[in-house]
Amino acid sequence: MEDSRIALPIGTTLDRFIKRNQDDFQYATGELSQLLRDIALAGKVVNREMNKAGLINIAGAIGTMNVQGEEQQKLDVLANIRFIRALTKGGEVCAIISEEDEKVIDVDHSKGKYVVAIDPLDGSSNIDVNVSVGTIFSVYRRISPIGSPIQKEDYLQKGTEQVAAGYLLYGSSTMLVYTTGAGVNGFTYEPSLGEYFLSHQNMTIPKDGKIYSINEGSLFSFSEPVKRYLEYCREETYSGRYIGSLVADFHRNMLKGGIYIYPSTAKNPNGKLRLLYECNALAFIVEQAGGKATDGINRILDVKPTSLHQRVPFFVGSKNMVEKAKVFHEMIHN
Ligand SMILES: O=P(O)(O)OC[C@H]1O[C@](O)(COP(=O)(O)O)[C@@H](O)[C@@H]1O
Ligand SMILES: [Mg+2]
Ligand SMILES: [Mg+2]
Repeated sequence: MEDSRIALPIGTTLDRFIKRNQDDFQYATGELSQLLRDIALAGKVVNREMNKAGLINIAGAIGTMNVQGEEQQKLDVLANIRFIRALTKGGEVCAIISEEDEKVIDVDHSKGKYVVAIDPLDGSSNIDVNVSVGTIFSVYRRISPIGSPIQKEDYLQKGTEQVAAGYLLYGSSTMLVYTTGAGVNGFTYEPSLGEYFLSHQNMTIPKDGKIYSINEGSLFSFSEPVKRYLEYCREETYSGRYIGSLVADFHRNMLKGGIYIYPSTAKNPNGKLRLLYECNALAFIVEQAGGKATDGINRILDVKPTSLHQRVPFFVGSKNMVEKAKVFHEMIHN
């Protein structure tokens, strides 16, 4: 097996990288490689639509609500269509869980070996104001026999069972960052060539950081440990940085060191973020990069999902910072 940690030459495309590293996949048969290519391709299409959003009237709300009672943006719907089309036509997937669909999408008669959970467009309230948004995905192996109907055990798997996870960030550049459990690598999209190039090899998150990212608007309803931890961050004169797009906040903290928190609030007693298609993927990536992800105390990847759109409090980022936040939870009883 070729060691993916050897510095690869400038100009390594995603496709070439996937080929070179196929042996890193625990179940290396080529299908997972193809699935990653399918996602990358849909990402290019969404990126193109995103860049034109202000011009061709696809920014803005569509007038419908998704399953979570959130107003859908036109691009939420468009991105969902693009990714689902790519995944169903690609043939590697038997079921899809999407933020935008109430029920699991059972890809009829699929021989696909994988289940994908996806947030097609994350941070969609930022589209109208031209601020970075993203896509988040998790990949699991199918448990039920091929040809049989999809079972709960296929799509309600713990985060520890992910075989791949990643995100696309549509920012000042578009990037694809993913892991298959052998480190984290980031690729920057070059639109005129239509290629992703390896730009961030073997990404690691600094063990410590000086950035904390949280929407403090609901401060009064935060638990005592969270309030005390935030006081601590201010005493340490950390910088508060909050974009309101989870992917963008997460990516900045990955590169610079920091913690992102979405805790329980009065409005969202279990936090706002969704375990299956937001938290698990980022938890897998951050751990692969040397960081941590918890619900304040427990490891996110160990949470056993009980429903598709389940929410969970989320503390993710630099190892020492997430551990420090946990100390406040253990010290103080709610
Ligand atoms: O406005 P709030 O409550 O701070 O929520 C922001 C969070 O909600 C989200 O927008 C949820 O994602 P969606 O856009 O996919 O619904 C996260 O990206 C973000 O971190
Ligand atoms: Mg989201
Ligand atoms: Mg979304």
